Amino acid sequence: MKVTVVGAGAVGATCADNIARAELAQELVLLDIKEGLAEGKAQDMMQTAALLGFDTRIVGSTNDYSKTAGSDVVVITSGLPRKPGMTREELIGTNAGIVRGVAENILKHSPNAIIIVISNPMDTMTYLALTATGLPKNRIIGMGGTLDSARFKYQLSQHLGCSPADLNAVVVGGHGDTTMIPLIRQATWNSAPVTKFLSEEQQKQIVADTMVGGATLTKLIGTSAWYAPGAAGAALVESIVRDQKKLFTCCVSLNGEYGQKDICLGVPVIIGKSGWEKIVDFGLNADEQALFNKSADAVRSMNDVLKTL
Ligand SMILES: NC(=O)c1ccc[n+]([C@@H]2O[C@H](COP(=O)([O-])OP(=O)(O)OC[C@H]3O[C@@H](n4cnc5c(N)ncnc54)[C@H](O)[C@@H]3O)[C@@H](O)[C@H]2O)c1
Ligand SMILES: O=C(O)C[C@H](O)C(=O)O
Repeated sequence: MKVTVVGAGAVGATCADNIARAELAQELVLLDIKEGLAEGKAQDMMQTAALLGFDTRIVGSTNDYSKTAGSDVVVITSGLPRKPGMTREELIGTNAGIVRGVAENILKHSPNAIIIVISNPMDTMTYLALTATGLPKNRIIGMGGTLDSARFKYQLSQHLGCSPADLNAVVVGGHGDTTMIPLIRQATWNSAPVTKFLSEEQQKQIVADTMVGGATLTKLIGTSAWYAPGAAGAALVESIVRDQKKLFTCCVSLNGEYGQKDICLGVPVIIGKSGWEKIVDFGLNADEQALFNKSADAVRSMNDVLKTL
């Protein structure tokens, strides 16, 4: 397997590190536009191979897409991160141009690749990658809900005093401070509904803290997060290259599913060797569906901004 990660910044390098350590690829290409950055980080990571004992060969490239040729999976992390006080949506002006150019270059050199989009605003960047490449919809996957669901489990685990690994909990909808929908009614601790163990007030707090999870970290760190985002990107790569058929919330093109079409939005999907293989219907109730529709309206208005750029 050959995997490329575009963007050797905080998220891209962390994602690549996770991919290498888990030996998800024989060859891993790290590409960045900044002279020397990807080569340097690739060498640094390769020098951990003797210590950690992995076999993945990591190659760095300053914007030379010929090195990425024939990739099976490409992860796009290139673009500006937000600063404290900003929304992800404010990044659209710069990041749309970056993601469009990267997607076109990837298509030229790896026409059969499955593309995972991480750059923000992720739902709109995923829609852009889909429309700019014209690739089959199952090969374009936006990573946001996978991370948001991990953060939801973290928040739940703090209140329940339990292991996040014992929780099943998903966040659907957009990857925005106000557009994501943590489905607390459907979350379970092993098979018991978490709502049995939490007061109404705790439930509201968990949902609110999950929704601003990225903003909270951005305020603390001064730029946005990378450990969990990088690990979430690598988890999707693993499910593809090992054909694990794991269920993750990902941003995918909807054609009537969850009551929406002509939009990419976060829903539970099976991830395997063909990309996202199936959308799973979690049966939203009327309140959850209303939130999902509101989220779709907000993402659609960001997608409309693309036409003005
Ligand atoms: N979807 C998510 O869940 C999620 C999570 C975390 C971060 N993000 C987003 O991921 C992006 C990257 O975040 P980061 O913290 O790694 O930022 P960063 O600044 O550390 O890294 C971004 C890298 O992209 C590179 N780059 C810029 N233009 C490029 C181009 N045309 N081609 C190749 N490389 C290019 C830069 O040189 C830089 O090294 C941001 O947009 C951020 O908002 C999304
Ligand atoms: O918060 C951000 O801007 C980065 C990312 O989308 C995240 O959720 O960590």
